[in-house]
Amino acid sequence: MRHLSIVGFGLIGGSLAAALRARQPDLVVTGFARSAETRRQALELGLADAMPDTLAEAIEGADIILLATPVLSFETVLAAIRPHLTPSQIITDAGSVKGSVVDAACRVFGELPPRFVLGHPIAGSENSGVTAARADLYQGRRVLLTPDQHTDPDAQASVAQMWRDAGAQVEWLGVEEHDQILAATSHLPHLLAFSLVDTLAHEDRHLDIFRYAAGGFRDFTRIAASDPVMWRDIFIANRTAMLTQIDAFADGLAALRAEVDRADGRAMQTRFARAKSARDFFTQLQEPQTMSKHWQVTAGATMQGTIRVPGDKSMSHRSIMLGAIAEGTTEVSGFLEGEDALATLQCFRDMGVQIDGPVDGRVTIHGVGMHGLRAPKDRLWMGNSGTSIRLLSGLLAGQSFDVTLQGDDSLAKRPMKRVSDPLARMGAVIETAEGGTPPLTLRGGAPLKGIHYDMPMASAQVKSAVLLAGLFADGETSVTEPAPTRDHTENMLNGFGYKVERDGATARLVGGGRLTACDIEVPADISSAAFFLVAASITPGADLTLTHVGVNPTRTGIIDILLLMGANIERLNEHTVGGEPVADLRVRYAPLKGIHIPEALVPLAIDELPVTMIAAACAEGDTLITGAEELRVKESDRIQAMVDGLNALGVAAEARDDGALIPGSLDRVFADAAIQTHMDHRIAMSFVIAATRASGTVVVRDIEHVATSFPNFKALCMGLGVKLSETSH
Ligand SMILES: O=C(O)C1=C[C@@H](OP(=O)(O)O)[C@@H](O)[C@H](O)C1
Ligand SMILES: C=C(OP(=O)(O)O)C(=O)O
Repeated sequence: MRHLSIVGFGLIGGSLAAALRARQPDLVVTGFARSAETRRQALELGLADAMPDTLAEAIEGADIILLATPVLSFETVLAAIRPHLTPSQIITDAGSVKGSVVDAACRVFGELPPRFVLGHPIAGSENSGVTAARADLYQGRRVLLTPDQHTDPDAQASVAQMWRDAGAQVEWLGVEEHDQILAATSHLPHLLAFSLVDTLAHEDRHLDIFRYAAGGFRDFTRIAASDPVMWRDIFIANRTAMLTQIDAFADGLAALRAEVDRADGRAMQTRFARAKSARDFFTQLQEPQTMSKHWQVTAGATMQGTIRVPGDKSMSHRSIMLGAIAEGTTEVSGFLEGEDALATLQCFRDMGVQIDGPVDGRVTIHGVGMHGLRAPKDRLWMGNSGTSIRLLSGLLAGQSFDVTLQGDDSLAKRPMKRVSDPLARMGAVIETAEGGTPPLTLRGGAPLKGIHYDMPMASAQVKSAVLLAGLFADGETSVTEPAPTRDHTENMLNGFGYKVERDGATARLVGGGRLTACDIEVPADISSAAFFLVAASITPGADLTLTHVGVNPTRTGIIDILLLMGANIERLNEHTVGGEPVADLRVRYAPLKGIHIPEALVPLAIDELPVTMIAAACAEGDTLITGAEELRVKESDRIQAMVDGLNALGVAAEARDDGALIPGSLDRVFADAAIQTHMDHRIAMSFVIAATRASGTVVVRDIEHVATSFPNFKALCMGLGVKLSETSH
């Protein structure tokens, strides 16, 4: 694009001009504004080259024309520019409602012109007018395009490129879907803010009310300072969807009013806890992935003291899944409040299960029984979590309803045929994306039959998916694993009174039984503890105790590997909690030596191998990892990601198809570098630990995924003397 014309030069149009001109100084921008003052300001601020008096002149010669006036004026604007348009010109808009724009265009042109690409930047602000324009308004924000099947693909591509050049992330949506979603997420909140402020402004004591109004009021009503004309137009243009949302809100408010009236604290707390956890969970979806955070970690750490890492991720997922289909109320403590486990929790809420919490790791699940799940209203969101999508594909394969399981960009690359193949053999109807990746759509009502499955890879997720489907299948389902993998599904099913038998490498159950609610205490996650087992082992002077760690023998590969390397780890206070062994682990610095990691330990330490590679780089001699090809299909290709990161830190590590060769040195000082983490929490945390042995500062990029499994990793690191700070560059 060489020439952009902006009709309506306010915050939205002005910010686009500012962003594009910063990147492309020779871009010609012309504009139109009704007020002479705005025309003058746009020129003075250097946002436009010309602000002619007529629309015809303002659009002349433009490649793209952006309509950025209030939505109800579009029809008048389109009618005015129509006689002057040339066939190659592209029109787009920035309206918050799309259906009404289609209608306006049809009235003016008889149809939606193929070169009219409907768009909506989700980047407003309560500030308005050209003087509020900012070159970074669209940085990392979403722009939604809502073309139809007749929209010209070239025109779409040009508009998408324009927004990307302004720093935005472009996504596509249907017109109706857009209007319904925006009614709920943007239009209703604005309406409520206007209404609340207006109501309070009429109260007798409104001066006092506003004088003493504190943070909550200010946060809630910030958007009531938005442009009244623009919002008047939006509420009218999106009237139908708005009314649906207002009614739904009014019902919720009436229910809450009744709870206040009855002083029903329990009901309110349940409602608020549900709202809080939904907000915590969904906030991470709101920020496009371009809003990355990075950590700068400077060498040195003490690694002394006593800490407890958060609850076990594998058990947290399973506690929700089994609690939901059990009869009765399951109380969970020690639940991991990380994004992955919260994704599982939200899925079951979406399927109608009442779940209270989590509050300080306590969750109460009101089980609905084997056949009580309800069809979710939308796709289920799995976030970054392979465990959620694979286990749920098994659990949901035998339901009566259709359901689609979808996750983030990292999950979208992970192989799902490993579960869809055996489930299809059981009779499930499952569609995957091309290449056997998510989203997965499960068709309801398919009768399942038990099978015997010889697993081709050592995967607890595949084993669990087949066993969970087996609960709903006719007859016996059995799975034989090529090597032992974590057995929490089997243990927990037994805890819920559902018999799973173990016979060597084979686990079996018979479908059609029932689960009875029970209490579950989730121990601390050994996979999270692993970062500190390694950190203390490579930090001279370290003496660290990790309390209440789950030491189920199918998970303790990391302890065995580190002991073989010469680590000083003691198990203290060993006991059993709810059928799972736990212990305190005391770890002190010890000079490590390189080893060939026994392949039998690989599946028992699969998530801990990335940080093991950091230990290896600090050990005397070479460490060889083989038989670990599964690492290539985790949240990232963990073999490549670790080898690349180690190379950047100055370690001549080599990737192998099924592992890596890592040269070690007891005096290792890592070089300063910036590390790519590929949206993978374990890669990120491994390199934070490595950075404590760097010569200066290591930048660990895109750190936010740490929250999937270890939300307080940063706080615990800082408590152990790790020097880190956040940066967005
Ligand atoms: O069942 C589970 O809870 C898990 C199994 C493992 O995956 P695979 O089954 O793919 O090895 C592991 O990597 C994952 O973090 C959790
Ligand atoms: C592989 C992992 O998790 P998931 O498969 O659940 O995404 C992990 O936590 O390291």
